[in-house]
Amino acid sequence: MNITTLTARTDTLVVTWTDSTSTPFPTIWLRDNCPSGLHAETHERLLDLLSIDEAPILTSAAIDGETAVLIYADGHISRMPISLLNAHRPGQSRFDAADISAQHWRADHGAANISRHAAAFILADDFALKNWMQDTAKFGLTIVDQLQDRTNAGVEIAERIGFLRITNFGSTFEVVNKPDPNNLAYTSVALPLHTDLPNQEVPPGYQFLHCLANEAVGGGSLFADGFAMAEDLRIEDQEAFQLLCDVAIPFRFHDENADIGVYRPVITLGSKGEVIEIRYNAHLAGIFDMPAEIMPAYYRAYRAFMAKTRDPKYRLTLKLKAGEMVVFDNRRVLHGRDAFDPSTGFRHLHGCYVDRGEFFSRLRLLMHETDVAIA
Ligand SMILES: C[N+](C)(C)CCCC[C@H](N)C(=O)O
Ligand SMILES: O=C(O)CCC(=O)C(=O)O
Repeated sequence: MNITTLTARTDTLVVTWTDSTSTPFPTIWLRDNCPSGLHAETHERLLDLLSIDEAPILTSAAIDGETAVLIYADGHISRMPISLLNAHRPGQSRFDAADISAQHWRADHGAANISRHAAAFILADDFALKNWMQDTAKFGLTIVDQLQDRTNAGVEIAERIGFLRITNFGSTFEVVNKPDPNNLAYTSVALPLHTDLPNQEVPPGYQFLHCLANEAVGGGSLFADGFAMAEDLRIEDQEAFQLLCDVAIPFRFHDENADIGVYRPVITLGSKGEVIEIRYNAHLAGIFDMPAEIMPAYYRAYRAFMAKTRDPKYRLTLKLKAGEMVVFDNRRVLHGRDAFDPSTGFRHLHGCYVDRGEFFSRLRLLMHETDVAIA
């Protein structure tokens, strides 16, 4: 959008746009973001904010082509691109190409409707990669299929996105029934719906579980959208929802090599009050130690969330086949599996994680790339 007039007030520039709306820009912000304060190559800010006045005095403002020329009482002259002013109007949330809002789902979505993407296309083509990543960001759960029958085939897909997240379980891990397990995942018992590693300061973002074999009786997978469960709880039981947001509980994992724990709430909200993270793992929740006065109410709230994880209304079930990989936002979608009988056949999943930051960085770059390609 273009500018019709600029009005210089002492400590504010008022911009009137061609749609006749107007936006005030405080002069401290204009000076803080003056392009002359940035390093030419890295675009990092070199300006020392404390070196300027807290309310720089603007003496004149004029439009020169695509820039606003601003002159200050201390002699500074700024050339502010109009596009910069337009893109960063105060009070208006920043346009983010990769800001995909979560589309919540429940059992009625149907496991057959989980979006599927073929591995070969994701590997070969950036458009296919972008489409798959957009679906994964929106639903928090997709399936990549037709993977090659190689242990690393799933990891290669994850690496199309970015760096793997290394944890105490390694950069990749084998979900198989093993002797001396340090984790229930490495047994054949049922795993009720959970998120992985809530005991980490930042739990891993996207999880990739590539199925190499699933021959045993049992071993079906379950998934539920934690955001949908939390949003329903917010409506049905506001007090429980609030306690799950407010009270940090202990999560801890320890074995011979690690002892990793944090206090965090089950539900974390974003700056607009929306649910942005679920931490829920009944096996890793530590010993609750909130004050006794709130403990009964907290247990009631925790059990209300737990009951949702058991409610078929939220659950999608499927049995992974060799060559399929589930990809899900581990900070949103809970996953679990049915028990299996290892004497009836081999079951092997190969897994890894990629954090949300890496994921959205890649998605933004892909969106710029394809914007340019279309234009
Ligand atoms: C998938 N992998 C086996 C690596 C980790 C499994 C983590 C699940 C476990 N209950 C926890 O949160 O520690
Ligand atoms: O075995 C599975 O299907 C899932 C394993 C799991 O839940 C985990 O590794 O956290």
